[in-house]
Amino acid sequence: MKTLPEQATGTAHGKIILIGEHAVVYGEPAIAFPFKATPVEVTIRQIETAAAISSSYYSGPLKDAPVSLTNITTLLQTIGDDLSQPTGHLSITVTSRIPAERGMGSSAAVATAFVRALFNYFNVPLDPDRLLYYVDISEKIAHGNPSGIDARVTSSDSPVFYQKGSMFESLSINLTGHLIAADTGIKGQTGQAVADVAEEVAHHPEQAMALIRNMGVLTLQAKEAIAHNDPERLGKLLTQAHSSLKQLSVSNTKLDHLVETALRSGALGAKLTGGGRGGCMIALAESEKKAEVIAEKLMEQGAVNTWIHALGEDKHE
Ligand SMILES: C[C@@](O)(CCO)CC(=O)[O-]
Repeated sequence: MKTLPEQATGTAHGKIILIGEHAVVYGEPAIAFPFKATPVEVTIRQIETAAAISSSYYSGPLKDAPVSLTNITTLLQTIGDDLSQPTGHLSITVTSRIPAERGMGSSAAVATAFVRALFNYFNVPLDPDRLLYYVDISEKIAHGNPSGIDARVTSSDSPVFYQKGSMFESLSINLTGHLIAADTGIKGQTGQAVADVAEEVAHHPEQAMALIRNMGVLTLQAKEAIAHNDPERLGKLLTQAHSSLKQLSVSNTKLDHLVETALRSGALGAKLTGGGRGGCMIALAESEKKAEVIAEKLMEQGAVNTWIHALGEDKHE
């Protein structure tokens, strides 16, 4: 019998969808990149008492954990069964800098770090497909009908061009310009927003699918703009994507206000990012200095937090 280590950890990070959210659920491409400014770490240890979890949501015995942690309890059970390992006396500690329910991939990142930690703990090799298989189980519980993009990006070191079920390409984003991400402070409702888009598609298939296909075209054009280092063009495409997302009903007043604020403050483009209905928006600025000015305006106009990210740092390693 293998002796188990005292403790083991797993890590992951947040993600930002540059363009293509929601449309990606319908098979259109999307571009997203790992957001390393928001890391997450999960530590597993053996304890005497029954399995327990410590996280910003809830700390206590796992059996009393709230519904929002069902993805983690299900994963623990499933992986324990699959690996024929006992999980009844494990303590799980989640430390995350990703704001929860803000469209930054918190649920996928926690699941990724958790699966990695468990496999490390049981000293079983974990290949990327197996990791994605487990994170997908978790994401189905958290969001209902995930495209898989969050799972892919929160476990990837490179930006990705992603198309559900068919392709995944590591991208180099070597673009002049800085991206500002701003948190509305309102919990996003990814699961609900995805379900509402499905309703739109069911009731108004022509209009909804036209918007979705158009977002796919915008994503392909964005990929070209990135390849040609054309931030002005990329900015315009981002703003157009926001308009489509708004027509699909996944924006809200605060997101629209912050998008308008960014554009009025000189951003090259702006849009919501992730599931919408709250959560975060992004804006593209031509320089770091400009990004700082825009970030300040966004804070003045109600954002609760901002991050600035140099797009030239997103290389495919
Ligand atoms: C809204 C969505 O496109 C992105 C959520 O981060 C849902 C998904 O792709 O699973």
